[in-house]
Amino acid sequence: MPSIISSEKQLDLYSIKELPESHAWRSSLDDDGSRNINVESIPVIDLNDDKFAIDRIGHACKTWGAFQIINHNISQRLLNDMETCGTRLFSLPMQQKLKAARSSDGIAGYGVARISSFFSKLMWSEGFTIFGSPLEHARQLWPHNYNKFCDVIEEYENEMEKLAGRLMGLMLGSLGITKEDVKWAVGPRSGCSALQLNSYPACPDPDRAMGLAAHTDSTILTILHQNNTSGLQVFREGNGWVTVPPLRGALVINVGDLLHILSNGLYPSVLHRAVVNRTRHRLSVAYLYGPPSGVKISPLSKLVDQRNPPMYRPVTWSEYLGTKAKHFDKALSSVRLCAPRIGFANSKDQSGVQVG
Ligand SMILES: C=C1C[C@]23C[C@H]1CC[C@H]2[C@@]12CCC[C@@](C)(C(=O)O1)[C@H]2[C@@H]3C(=O)O
Ligand SMILES: O=C(O)CCC(=O)C(=O)O
Ligand SMILES: [Fe+2]
Repeated sequence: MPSIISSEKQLDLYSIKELPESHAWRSSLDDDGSRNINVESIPVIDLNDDKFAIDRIGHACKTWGAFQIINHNISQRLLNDMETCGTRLFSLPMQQKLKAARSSDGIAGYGVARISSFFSKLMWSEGFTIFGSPLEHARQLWPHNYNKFCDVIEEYENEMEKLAGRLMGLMLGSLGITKEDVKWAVGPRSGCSALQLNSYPACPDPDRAMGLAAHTDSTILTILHQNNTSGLQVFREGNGWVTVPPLRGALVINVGDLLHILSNGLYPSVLHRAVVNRTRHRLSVAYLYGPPSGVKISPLSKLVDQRNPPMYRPVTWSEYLGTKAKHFDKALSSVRLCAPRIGFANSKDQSGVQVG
């Protein structure tokens, strides 16, 4: 059942000619540093580069919490097919999309970003979340023609799962952790990821609007595909908001809160957001990779000792998603056990930039 809240909140942004007050986040004179084009951007890492990829990934996780990858073996054909699926979905008439609306207590379906309830202004975007089989929602969207969508989603999820496993191996490997240290990472997995399609219509007043508000992902890692329109920005201490330029065929990798916990804060999750654009429609697809359900995530034993006690208590993915839905930017600190040691490299915790 479409929830009343999401259908009321979901304006048809494609037809609006002037930014409504409900969507005005800031004054166009605000300067948050994100127009600073001289700043370096997140690293681009070639996965074929056997010799250096692992160290570069470790360094990127420590210093940025994000990087782009090339030579990842996901075909351009599949990335294009996924993009086409997203475009087809968001081009449907609003009343059709609302047939697949996310219920107020659910995860999957069409609607405004889940974190919208924490903000007084609305975001200039719409989203569709796939968690488990997309079949039922696809049938509601295209009663006679849902197969193509489901086939592409299935293929995309399968390919992304393989890539995410490989990336997790590299990220943990750069910390000296092997797959044998993380038992649940080996062997078959089921239903441990979500797919988020985001659409950002062209916006009449982009400087005052917000596509997707600043957040960290409640994942181990996220693999993001953006179409050729920029909008994604990551926050970096000392630099402020840094734009991640779209590179054809490249994928953006974000460190999520669960890797932050697993690494005992060595790889902090990255604060990021999406801004919008006056002339171009932007589409992004996020593969949100988590641990198998039931598995408790806690700082890896190899990374803790007397001088480095575990900083977070064990949580399952579903517990953490619930915590995030309730506490949003305080979710990470709400599972925290102790204050960081003086001099410990996790400045976000004290900076007032929010996040755990
Ligand atoms: C598996 C996930 C991760 C979710 C919740 C659930 C499905 C939708 C994901 C997102 C996607 C958009 C940003 C975010 C912050 C949101 O509002 O919905 C994400 C959230 C999270 O990372 O917490
Ligand atoms: O659209 C983007 O670039 C960001 C999307 C995102 O952060 C998310 O889906 O979690
Ligand atoms: Fe995100």
